[in-house]
Amino acid sequence: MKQLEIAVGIIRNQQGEIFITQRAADAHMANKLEFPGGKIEVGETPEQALVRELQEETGITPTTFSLFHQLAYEFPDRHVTLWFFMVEKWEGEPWGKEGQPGQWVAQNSLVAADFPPANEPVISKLQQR
Ligand SMILES: Nc1nc2c([nH]c(=O)n2[C@H]2C[C@H](O)[C@@H](COP(=O)(O)OP(=O)(O)OP(=O)(O)O)O2)c(=O)[nH]1
Ligand SMILES: [Mg+2]
Repeated sequence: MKQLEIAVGIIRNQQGEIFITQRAADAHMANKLEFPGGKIEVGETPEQALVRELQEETGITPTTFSLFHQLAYEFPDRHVTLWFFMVEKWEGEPWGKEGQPGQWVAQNSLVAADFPPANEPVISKLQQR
């Protein structure tokens, strides 16, 4: 079974909105909404991967962030460990740098079914605060 370690950013502004992107039509979990991020490479810490992935996918450099939740999830074809970081300060302004649609969504309006099933505990946790 494929084993993946993934770092993603919950990019939250001072109005309590979160920057969400949409996965590509040909990707795993096609068309689902996601927190931007991706695979932790060999030799990288989760924090280093977070910074690199957000630079690549959204054009921002996170400067203040901390681990919000970590979980493991077994998809039918892969075992994924996800590190969700809450990102509260950054340089630049996030956009869908790889052509993916991006939008700011109020934290309490996030809908779990729009995301991959692995995200469910995190969406619940976000709705509680
Ligand atoms: N980015 C992201 N991936 C998620 C989330 N929830 C979730 O289950 N995943 C899964 C989907 C994928 O199997 C994996 C992320 O891989 P990815 O496709 O973003 O990896 P990557 O950016 O390094 O992309 P690539 O270089 O392989 O094209 O984690 C999420 O909220 N954000
Ligand atoms: Mg990615």
